[in-house]
Amino acid sequence: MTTDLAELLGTLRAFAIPMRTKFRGITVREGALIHGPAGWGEFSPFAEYGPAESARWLASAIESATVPWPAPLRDSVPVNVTVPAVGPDRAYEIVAASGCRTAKVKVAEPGQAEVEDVERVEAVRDALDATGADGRIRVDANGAWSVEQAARVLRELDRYGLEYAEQPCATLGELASLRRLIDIPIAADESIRKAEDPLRVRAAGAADIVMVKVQPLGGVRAALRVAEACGLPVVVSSAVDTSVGLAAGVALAAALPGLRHACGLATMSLLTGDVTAHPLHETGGELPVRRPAVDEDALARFETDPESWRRRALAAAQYLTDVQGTEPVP
Ligand SMILES: O=C(O)CCC(=O)c1ccccc1C(=O)O
Ligand SMILES: [Mg+2]
Repeated sequence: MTTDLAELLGTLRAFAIPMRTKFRGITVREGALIHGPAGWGEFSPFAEYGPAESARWLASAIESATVPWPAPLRDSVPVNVTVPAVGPDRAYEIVAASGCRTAKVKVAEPGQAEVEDVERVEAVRDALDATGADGRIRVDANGAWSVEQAARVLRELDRYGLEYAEQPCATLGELASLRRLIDIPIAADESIRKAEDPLRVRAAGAADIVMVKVQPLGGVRAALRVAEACGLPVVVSSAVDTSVGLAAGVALAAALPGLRHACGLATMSLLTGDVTAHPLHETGGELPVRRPAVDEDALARFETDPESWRRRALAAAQYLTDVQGTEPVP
């Protein structure tokens, strides 16, 4: 690596962008941006992630800032609209306002009743059907269900037609048991955070599809290698990034030889703003393959003190040599 870490961290800018709806327990999305010869990179590990886990997120930001991404094979990528754990009226509005023909619906939210999931999914099906019969619904339980509960609730939700269920249960063993019980395809998300995880998922017979996220896997190239090695269809999704991080997800989706499913990259609409002047917003169910630069005026609305993020990045950097497939930083 030719750009040194101190130099990169000298460019670090921090942001805090309020979310439109609480998502994954978060109401403000915080993170940092670094700039290098190849452009901007996003480093936004969630608050509870320690240095070891954050190292892959940092590797991803460093890759974005220092090396060009692989050549794109397409100029746009299909995306799903993301429906947080909101009430049915709001869920209908979110889907109706989007141009997406695939909706990803959050279910099994802590503190909510099963009937709320059923009503939300029903409203999403109504919203999709209002504009055509080709709408697809995927649900994401973030590992919250037991095998029995997952089998029961998913059979009920499948009345509205499910494309797949994302991380219905927490462990590989549970996913594999559930997969033998139901016909609905299963996607692994939280089960995939390290390069070797997809191979474990496959070996355990735990999923039909794998979710691939650029920052948790350590960059576009690392995620591409994971997708290739795994041999299962992949869905590229975001970690609710700014357009800087989303662009890396788009670059991955654009470089994949086969892209059978809509990506979970239409998350700009979950945030109240962005750090670029031309955010990667979905239109007509697609995102363009492009890379917006940080805009000083846009960033100014959300900028926060970078010191704590610089410290987090430095602590994460200590673990970089352990990250598989990542160059040690000199
Ligand atoms: O896939 C999408 O549509 C949006 C991304 C998303 O849901 C997500 C974003 C950040 C953290 C976790 C998740 C998740 O899939 O559970
Ligand atoms: Mg998920």
